[in-house]
Amino acid sequence: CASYRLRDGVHPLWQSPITIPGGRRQSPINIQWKDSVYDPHLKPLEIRYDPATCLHMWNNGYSFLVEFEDSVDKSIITGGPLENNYRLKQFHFHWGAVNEWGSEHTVDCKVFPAELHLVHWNSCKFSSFEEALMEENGLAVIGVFLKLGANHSGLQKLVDALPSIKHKDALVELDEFDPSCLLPSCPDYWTYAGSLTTPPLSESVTWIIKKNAVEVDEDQLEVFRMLLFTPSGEEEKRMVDNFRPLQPIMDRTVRSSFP
Ligand SMILES: NS(=O)(=O)c1ccco1
Ligand SMILES: [Zn+2]
Repeated sequence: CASYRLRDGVHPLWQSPITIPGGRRQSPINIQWKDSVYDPHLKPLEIRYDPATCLHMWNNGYSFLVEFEDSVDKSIITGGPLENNYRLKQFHFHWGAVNEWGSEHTVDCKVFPAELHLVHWNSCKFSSFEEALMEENGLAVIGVFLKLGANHSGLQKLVDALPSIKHKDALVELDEFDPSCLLPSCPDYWTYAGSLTTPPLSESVTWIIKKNAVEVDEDQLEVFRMLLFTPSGEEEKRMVDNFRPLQPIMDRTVRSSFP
């Protein structure tokens, strides 16, 4: 892919190494479609979200997160490449300063303007997200590419609330929100063993990347770009380009749920 990937440098945003020394399953990666292997044993992914588990949305200084009540198995995913139920903890996005880049994963080196991550933890084996994130197969993250097109009516409800969380640590209550509205209708996905793309970069994630993108319009992305990395009272830094550079695939295989 384009040489925008920093190798073992220091990431501009975190001043920390962007690859974990000795890390052999880091994310994000470029998905080379022709190198992915169709696995007929992969089951359909089952997604059952309860809109009433939605709590609030907040600016954590790197993205904006919508968090869910995760004390019981009310909003879960199962099936697909997963052995157990995984409980929804939060979803967030990564995006660029302009529409030409912004996603974390790429497909045949194609970059999308933004990427949605729905973060789940293995509630059969662990008792909390914090515990699961340190364990192999502790987490499952669904990645959905966003592309420019029609206004996304489901996303608009979140976009309308973004101005109220412009600064780092700002929070706004949300009433019901069903994240299923952010998913493409096509069930096809790729899956591979990877990591968190922000610190602690734990190698505990089963990634499930949807093949089809969902459409959002330019105005909606412009509102994402109005957010700030910085807390109120500090010099304003626009929240843009909050994506990690591509990481080496090493000896991993990406499987597809479709032939
Ligand atoms: N970007 S991501 O989904 O890998 C993530 C979730 C928590 C930390 O990093
Ligand atoms: Zn993410």
